[in-house]
Parts: sequence; C-alpha cells; structure tokens
Amino acid sequence: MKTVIIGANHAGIAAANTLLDNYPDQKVVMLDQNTNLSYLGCGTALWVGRQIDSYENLFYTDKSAFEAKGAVIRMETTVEKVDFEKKIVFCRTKDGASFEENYDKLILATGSLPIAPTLPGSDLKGISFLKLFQDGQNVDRQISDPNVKDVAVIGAGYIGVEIAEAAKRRGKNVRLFDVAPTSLASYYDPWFAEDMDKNLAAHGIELHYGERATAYKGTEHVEAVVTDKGEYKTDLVINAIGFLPNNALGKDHLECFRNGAYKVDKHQKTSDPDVYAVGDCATIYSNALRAETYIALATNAVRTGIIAAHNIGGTTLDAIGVQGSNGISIFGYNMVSTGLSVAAAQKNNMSVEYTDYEDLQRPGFMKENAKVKIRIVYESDSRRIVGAQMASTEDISMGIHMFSLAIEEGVTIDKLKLLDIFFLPHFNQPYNYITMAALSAK
Ligand SMILES: Cc1cc2nc3c(=O)[nH]c(=O)nc-3n(C[C@H](O)[C@H](O)[C@H](O)COP(=O)(O)OP(=O)(O)OC[C@H]3O[C@@H](n4cnc5c(N)ncnc54)[C@H](O)[C@@H]3O)c2cc1C
Ligand SMILES: NC(=O)C1=CN([C@@H]2O[C@H](COP(=O)(O)OP(=O)(O)OC[C@H]3O[C@@H](n4cnc5c(N)ncnc54)[C@H](O)[C@@H]3O)[C@@H](O)[C@H]2O)C=CC1
Repeated sequence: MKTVIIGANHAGIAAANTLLDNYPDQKVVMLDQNTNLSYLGCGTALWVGRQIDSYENLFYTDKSAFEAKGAVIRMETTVEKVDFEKKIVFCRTKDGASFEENYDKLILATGSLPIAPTLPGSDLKGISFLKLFQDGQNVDRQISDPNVKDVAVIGAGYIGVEIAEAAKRRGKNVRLFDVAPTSLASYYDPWFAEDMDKNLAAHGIELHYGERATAYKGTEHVEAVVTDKGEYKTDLVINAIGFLPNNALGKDHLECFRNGAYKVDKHQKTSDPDVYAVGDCATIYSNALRAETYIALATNAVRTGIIAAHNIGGTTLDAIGVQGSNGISIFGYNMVSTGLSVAAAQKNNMSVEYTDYEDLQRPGFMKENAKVKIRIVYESDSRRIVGAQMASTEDISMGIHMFSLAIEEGVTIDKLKLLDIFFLPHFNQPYNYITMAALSAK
C-alpha cells in the first residue's frame, strides 16, 4: 500500500509518523513546497519578542528523520494537480522539473492560508503575514531595524495579540486594530477580553477596536494605515485576520464545508474514499456544537493526522471530536478557554446560560495568591456544559482540560456542583472557584 501525503507540516508529519511507526508494510511519500518542516508558529511571538533566545528549537523534526524510517520525502516540491480518477499527483520541483506519483491512498495535509485583505496599497513593502517561519524571519528583521518605530497589527485574534506584545517588548509603538469591539472576540466573552485589553493598554499598546482598515498608503514602502476612523503613521503592518483552508487541489472534486474546508468523516475520509484530509484543510467535529465546524489549531492537526493514518494502516480509529481548547499568555496574564463562549453559542443559535465566579486562587492567609475568574457556559434546556473560560495571573491552564472532557462527555452543570475537588492551601480553596461557579448556576 502506498500513501502519498501532500503537506509535511504538523498534520502531515503526525500522519507520516503514525504510518511509519506502526505499519511497516506502508510505503510513504511526503511532498511539501516549503524549505522547512515542523516549525512551531506558536513560538514566533516568543522569539520575535525575545522571550526565547532563538528560533532554532522551534523545529521538532527534519527530513532525515523520515528518510531514516524509510519514507520518501521531497521538500521544495509543489503538487500542482491531482488526478483523483487515475490516482496520480503531479509535482514540480524548485528547479522546474516535473514528475508524477501514483497512490493507493492520498492524505491532503495542505493546511491553511492567512486571509489576505484586498485593500488599496496591499502590495507595498513592509506589509507581512505571520504564518510561515519565513514570515517570522521577515517580521523579526524589520522589527530589528531602528528606523521601524510604528507597528500596525491588523486583527486582534491570537496571532495579532501575541505579535503586538512581541513588538511592544522590542520597544515599538504598537497599534492593534480589530473590527470587533474587543480583542480575542471569537474565543472569549467581553468579561474576559476586556481584562486582556486593560492589560494590553497598561503595557502601552494602542487599541483601535470597532475600526476597519480600508487602505495602506506609501510610495514604495508602507507609511500609513487608513481606517474608517482615521489615518495612522506606520513603518510595518502585520496582517492577522484569520486563516482559510488551503483547498486548491481538491475543491473541484471533494465535498467542502461553507468556508471551503474538506468535509471529513470520523476516519478523516473525504467524499472520495481513497482521499483523507487532516489538519487545517479539513473540517472537525465540535462536541459543543454537535456539528462539524472549522478550527485551525496545531493540536487538531496532530490528532487528525494520527486518526487518518491508523485508518489507512488498517486499525479502525474514530475521531472523538474536539472542543477547540486554547490558551494565551500576554505580559503575564493567562486566559484559557474551551468550547463556546456565550457570544459564540448565541451566534450558533444555541440557547445558553452561564455562571461566573471570581475569587482568590488560594485561601486569604496564603502569601502567594492571585485572583482567578471563571465562566461556565451551559445549554439552557439540557444543562450540558458547552464552554468554559478562565483567567488569572496564576497558571490556571490545567483546569480547562477538565472542562474539555466535560463537554466531550456531555456532562451537565449540575454534575459539577458536588464533584470531588481536593483542597490544599498551596493550590486552592475549600470552596474552590469551580465548585462555587457550579453551585451558583441557576
Ligand atoms: C503565528 C502562529 C501561531 C500559532 N500558535 C498556535 C498555538 O499556540 N497553538 C495551536 O494549537 N495552534 C497554533 N497555530 C496554528 C497552527 O500552526 C496550525 O493549526 C497548524 O500549523 C496546522 O497544521 P497543518 O499541518 O494542518 O497545516 P500547515 O501548518 O498550514 O501546513 C501545511 C503544509 O502543506 C504544504 N503545502 C500546501 N499546499 C501544498 C502543495 N500544493 N504542494 C506541496 N505542499 C503544499 C505547506 O507548504 C505546509 O508545509 C499557530 C499558527 C501561527 C501562524
Ligand atoms: N494560542 C493559540 O492557540 C494560537 C492559535 N492560533 C490559531 O491560528 C489561526 C489564525 O490566527 P489569527 O489570524 O489570529 O485568527 P483569529 O481568528 O484568532 O483572529 C482574527 C481576528 O481578526 C479580526 N478581523 C477579521 N477581519 C478583520 C478585518 N478586516 N479588519 C480587522 N480585523 C479583522 C477578527 O475579528 C479576529 O479578532 C486561528 O485558528 C488561531 O486559533 C494562532 C496563534 C496562537
């Protein structure tokens, strides 16, 4: 059996490793147009902001690791077309040479592309995305230039907020723009996002929310961002307004979701039985929504790669769905969420209630202490938990995993009221904030 994997980043790598490690009879061919593989984009802001010394440890594997396991791996090779009837992929190397690969099974792991705003002036120099390692290098090079003083970040989602912090840490004047009324509006309700915004503002980041960029001005290099509310001098623009699935190879043949992602079943199989799709180019099942959706995260990429490979290898493995669990840490303020915020649930026409609680992490007599806030979102009728958000200067990150499992398992808010949660002053309070939030649910 020969499996061709198009895309050798997180999803493709997980699929390839699973096939190579578990199914010795599998012939695996990996194809990727990039020069590098396995770059952890989550580290870009840490490196650009000099919270870590270098980008070098942001790669967790390389070409030779796959060759050592017997795979054929071709980098700087673009797949230009797939003949799904004849089961052939058409490839071109960086030197312009073309070749073909036939397959028994094909895994599409072509990921996502940053959404490109089509604004006047978009082709000026000094305007960047932040997706690839190369984008990170480009932004880092510009931020290292002392003539670059003003940085405009368009989009206050995860990438935007993280790179805004990084640019500020490097001493730049940073303006953060978003059409939404707060940062991180797709992940957190205003009760949380407003705290993040106070934190960003307190560290000197200029916030421009409810404001839409309409043009970039400059002669050769960008000099200003124009919005529906004003014009702002800028030396560097970073666009981070979301991702779209990269569906160029299969969109005319495979069934696609409303945003273009390849629709997949529980085995990551697309509408073509010999073609699987994994990671950012595919849909994923949301246990909170109880429907398929699109969530571009490395965690989902890895899990879906593993699932596709086992099913191709001959071991039936069903996807169990995801909650879209995520976290962010900015100037020491930590926020984590899973499932749906109240706003996201309402946007999906779900009727939900929520319960909030805010308290100290530990008993008042403990010297080392900090406030923690929590919101648990549950469906009005069934009372099943569909989301949770937590924030603190403490590391409260592990708590969110319990909520992820609760959503996956359809646990109700009432089950949480008397859940056995241990108490030790070093860690928490006897009337801890999870119990208290659950007990105060209507
Ligand atoms: C700055 C940044 C920070 C992030 N931080 C986090 C985080 O903290 N946590 C988290 O969970 N996620 C994070 N993400 C998201 C995460 O990186 C993505 O969800 C993940 O990269 C998806 O992996 P993938 O393999 O599906 O797709 P991609 O990483 O997009 O890889 C797709 C691969 O396919 C190749 N390819 C595409 N088309 C072709 C073709 N025609 N021929 C050959 N090769 C092709 C590309 O070269 C690429 O290597 C972050 C993303 C960015 C950009
Ligand atoms: N910590 C983490 O888990 C991280 C995850 N990621 C993932 O990578 C993907 C891409 O990240 P982002 O690009 O930050 O997308 P995002 O979806 O997180 O945020 C995009 C933001 O852009 C805004 N926006 C949309 N159109 C706009 C416009 N025309 N003008 C101004 N603002 C506009 C939206 O309101 C939103 O706040 C996401 O799936 C994200 O979850 C990225 C970085 C870190």
